[in-house]
Amino acid sequence: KVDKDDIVGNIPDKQLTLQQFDENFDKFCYPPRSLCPDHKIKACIWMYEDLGLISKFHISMHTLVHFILMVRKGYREPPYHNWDHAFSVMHHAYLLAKNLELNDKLSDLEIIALLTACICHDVDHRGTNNAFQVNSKSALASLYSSEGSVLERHHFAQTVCILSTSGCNIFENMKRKDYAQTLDLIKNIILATDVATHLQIMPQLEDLAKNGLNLSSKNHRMLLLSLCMTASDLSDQTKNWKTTKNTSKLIYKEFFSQGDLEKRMGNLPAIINDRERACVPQLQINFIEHIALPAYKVLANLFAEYIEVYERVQRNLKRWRLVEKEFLSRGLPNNDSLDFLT
Ligand SMILES: Cc1nc2ccc(C(=O)N[C@]34C[C@H]5C[C@H](C[C@H](C5)C3)C4)cc2n2c(-c3ccccc3Cl)nnc12
Ligand SMILES: [Mg+2]
Ligand SMILES: [Zn+2]
Repeated sequence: KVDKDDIVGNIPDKQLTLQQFDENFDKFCYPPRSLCPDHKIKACIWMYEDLGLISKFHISMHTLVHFILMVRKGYREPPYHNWDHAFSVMHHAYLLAKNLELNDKLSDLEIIALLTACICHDVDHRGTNNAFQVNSKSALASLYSSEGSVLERHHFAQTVCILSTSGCNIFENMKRKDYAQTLDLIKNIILATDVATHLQIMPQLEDLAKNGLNLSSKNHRMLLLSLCMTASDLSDQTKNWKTTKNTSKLIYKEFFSQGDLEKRMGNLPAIINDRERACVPQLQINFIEHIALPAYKVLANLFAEYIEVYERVQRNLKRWRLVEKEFLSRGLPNNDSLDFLT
C-alpha cells in the first residue's frame, strides 16, 4: 500500500522531470500501461505539473496526492475497466495537450477539466455495460436510466463525491465561477464517453473536420473536448500491436463474463457478450472501422501532428484483418483460442 506521505516526501522539485519515467513518456508511441503501479501515481502528479496546472490553480501537493489515491481506490478490478485503463486514458489526454499544443486552443480550465475527467471517467465501473444495468434493473439503472448513459452518470457522481472528500478537492482554490464551470465541463466530458453518445455527435465531428475548428464557438470547443476524451478512451488502439491485442483479451474477458452472468440470469446476451457466438477479430474490425478510426481521422484532420497516431490505428486494423483470416481458416470461432493471437 502506498502511503501518501512517502509519495509527497520524495518528490523534490528537481526530481519532477520527464527522465524519472522514460524519455518517450510524452510521445504518442509511449505505452502507459508499461509503467509500474507506484510510478503511475507519481506520473499522474507529474502530468498536472508538466502542463503547468499545479501552479496555475494553486493546487497543494498533499491535496493532489490525496485526490489521486482516492480516485485509484474508487476503481474496482474488472479485467478492463480498472485503474490501469484510467491511467492510460489520462496519459493520452496529456499527450494531446502536450503534442497538439492544446494550451493555444483551449483554456487551462478546459485542460484541467479534460485531464481530471479522464482519470475519473470510469470510476467504480462494475465490468458490465449500460445495457446490462437497464436489463438487470440494477441500482444504478433505478438512479439514472430515465436520463440514459447510466454508468457515465454514476462515474460523474463518484467524481463529485471524491472532490467533496475533505483534503481531496484539487479545485478548492478556484474562484466559485471557475469551480462551477470546471465541474460542468467534467460532467459533459464524462457523459461523452458513452459510445452511443459519441456516435450521435459523429456527424458534427465530421463537419468539424471538413469545415475546420472555430474556437470562438462554445459548441466547437465542447466537440473538441469530447473528441479528445473519446480518442483517449480508445487510445489502446493507437499503440503497437502487443498493446492492442492484450487490450482485446481484457475487454472480451469482461464482455464474456457479463454474457455468462446474463445466461445465468436467464437472459440471452448480445453477440458481443456471448463467448459462443462472438467472433472477436470480426468485432474488433467492426469497432475500429466504424467507431475508432473515424474518430482518429477527425483528430488527424484537425492536427497534422496526429497523423502518425491515425496511421498506427490503420496498421492495427490491417493486423486484425490478417488475424480474422487465420481465425476463420481454423474453422468455427472458438474464443479460447484468442491465445493464438501472435
Ligand atoms: C477495442 C474496443 N472494442 C469495443 C467494442 C464494442 C464496444 C461497445 O460498447 N459497442 C457498442 C456498439 C453499439 C453502440 C453502443 C452500445 C452497444 C451497441 C455496444 C456501443 C466498445 C469497445 N471498446 C471500448 C469502449 C469504449 C467506451 C465504453 C466501453 C468500451 Cl468497452 N474501448 N475499447 C473498445
Ligand atoms: Mg466508460
Ligand atoms: Zn473508459
